[in-house]
Amino acid sequence: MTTWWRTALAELGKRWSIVRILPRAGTRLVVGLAVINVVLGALPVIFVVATSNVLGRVPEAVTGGTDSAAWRSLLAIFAVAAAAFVGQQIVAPFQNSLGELMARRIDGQMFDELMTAALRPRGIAPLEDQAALQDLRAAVDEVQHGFQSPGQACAGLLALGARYVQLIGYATIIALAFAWWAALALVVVVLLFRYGQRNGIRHYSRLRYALDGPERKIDYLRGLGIQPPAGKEIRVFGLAGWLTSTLEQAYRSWLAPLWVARRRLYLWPFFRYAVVGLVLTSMVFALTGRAAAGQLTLTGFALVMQASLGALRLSEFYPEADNQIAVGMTAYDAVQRFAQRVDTYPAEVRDEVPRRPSAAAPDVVPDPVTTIHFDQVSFAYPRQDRLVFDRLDLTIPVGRCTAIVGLNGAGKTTLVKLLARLYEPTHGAIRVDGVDIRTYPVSQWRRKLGVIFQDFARYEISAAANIGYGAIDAADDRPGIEQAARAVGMADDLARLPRGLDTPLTKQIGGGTDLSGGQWQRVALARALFALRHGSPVVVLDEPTASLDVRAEAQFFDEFAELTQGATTLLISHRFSTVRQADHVVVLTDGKVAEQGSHDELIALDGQYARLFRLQADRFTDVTQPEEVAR
Ligand SMILES: Nc1ncnc2c1ncn2[C@@H]1O[C@H](COP(=O)(O)OP(=O)(O)OP(=O)(O)O)[C@@H](O)[C@H]1O
Repeated sequence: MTTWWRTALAELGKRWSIVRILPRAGTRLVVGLAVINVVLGALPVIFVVATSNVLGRVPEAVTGGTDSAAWRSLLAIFAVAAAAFVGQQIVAPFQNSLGELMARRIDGQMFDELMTAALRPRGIAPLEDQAALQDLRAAVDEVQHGFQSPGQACAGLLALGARYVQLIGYATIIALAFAWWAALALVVVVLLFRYGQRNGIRHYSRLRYALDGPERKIDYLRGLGIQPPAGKEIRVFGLAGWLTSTLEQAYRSWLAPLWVARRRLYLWPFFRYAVVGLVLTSMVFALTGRAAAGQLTLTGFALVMQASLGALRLSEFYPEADNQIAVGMTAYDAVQRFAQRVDTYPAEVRDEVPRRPSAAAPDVVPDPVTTIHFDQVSFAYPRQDRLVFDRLDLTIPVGRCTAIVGLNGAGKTTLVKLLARLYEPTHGAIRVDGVDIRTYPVSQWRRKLGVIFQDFARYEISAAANIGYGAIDAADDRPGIEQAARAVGMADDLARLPRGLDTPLTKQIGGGTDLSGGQWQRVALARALFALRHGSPVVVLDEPTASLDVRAEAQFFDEFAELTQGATTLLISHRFSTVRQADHVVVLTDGKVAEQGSHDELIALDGQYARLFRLQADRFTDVTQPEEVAR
């Protein structure tokens, strides 16, 4: 099959995809808008017919006088022309607003589809995959802003209907009033223009998508200039000059290929098609002029001229709709690709139905009784060769506090992601009292966990909800929320806010406020404690005290020990003042457990833990002795 045919078939496929999403706007709206577009296509044709007739009847009406039948017929046909003109002005706004409504309805559903796809995976892999994120961002940008979105593509497709009705109308006028070959020639010229431009638009929209990386860089750099955190550093480090020149460079490297493409895709084809079009049009006009001398009446001449000019002007309008369709469908493709990627992601946690490796496995996840065991667990991130864990064998004692220590990149956060089943091990299993956690439905297992990640969420909602989201079913347990806030030393800070616990924690909302980094961390810790109170016996805190001052850290551990009594807690920290609070310490190195034991045992072992501990403590030796710091 030739490339030409393949392109044509692909194009038809695209049109078909749009037709398939049209019903999402609702049958009545689609039919209504289609009718409006047909009417809007027909009215200019009626106008041309009526005004040409007005022109043709003027001589006879003038001769006959205002009482003559010719004058009355002139007025009648003039009324038709006026009605066609006024009709266009009345109907056109409906086309716009209904088109907008259609776009919003379809884009709204598209966004829901995108959200569903983003939330569907049980694991987090697609949201950490660069390619999937590119599709997600491209789709979200277009769908959210609704400028050239799938919904606009649908409205654009229906708007094309108006253009075709017009073109057919003009061609029919020319064929009836003059000659079929002139009608055919004009149709060919218009479609030729359209074909040339549409191809260019399609390629251009693909190129824009391919240049997503450089465009993101520009967005990122522009964002730096207006965001407070970077804004501070830009001023302190004098980075303003660097920012403007980098932004300029980024613009240039993004625009250079676009300029080349624009010339290649728009300018040269435009000249080519313009020359062919002009030659053909001139021939039609020349032949029409010749024939008109003997054959055409004044009405016929006006009909042919107006219809020809009207048809030629259409080639200006087609690109509008074509552009909407091309870019809008690129966004639709991105939505589809993202949804497919989510479904086909390798080693994904998709399984909500429990797998049963052992007939003895209970139906409901029991509270862990003795151990959580990483049994020969190996793991590499999808599409990565490097193993983060290589047959990791680690036992976390239930009902006690375990700290995980290791250098940056040792795999501490990855360990938590595996425990929370955001990823699945590529080999081995995580067992609770001997049972593989994959035996249970993901959601049931997760209900046993209260996890606060290093990059915990800062919800732009009330302080109470920020804590209550640790156990959404119990989010209205006000005393529980207050107790959690007290436990992390935030009760007074939150009470002082304008609306106390009901104050939105964002300045984006009127009456809202923002918190300091340490205060935010304490709110996140309160969330984990609230989860614990409501039946999550395993609490995992990734760098829980990184932003806490010494007093807050000490206070936190006083309360924490009491509140988490009997619970299984996992602390990941680089702070040895935090780590030594744990009953059991595990040192991770190169994907394996290098050392484990109590703080005192590991100090006595004088291995990696002791070295790291001394390194941190040495920084205080001018003030006091390491042992004192540690205590
Ligand atoms: N989503 C991801 N995709 C690919 N590789 C990843 C991903 N997340 C982490 N890694 C890699 O996995 C390794 C372990 O990362 P992890 O975040 O678990 O380390 P960590 O011990 O928590 O580090 P830190 O102390 O800096 O927080 C690192 O080499 C990191 O680059």
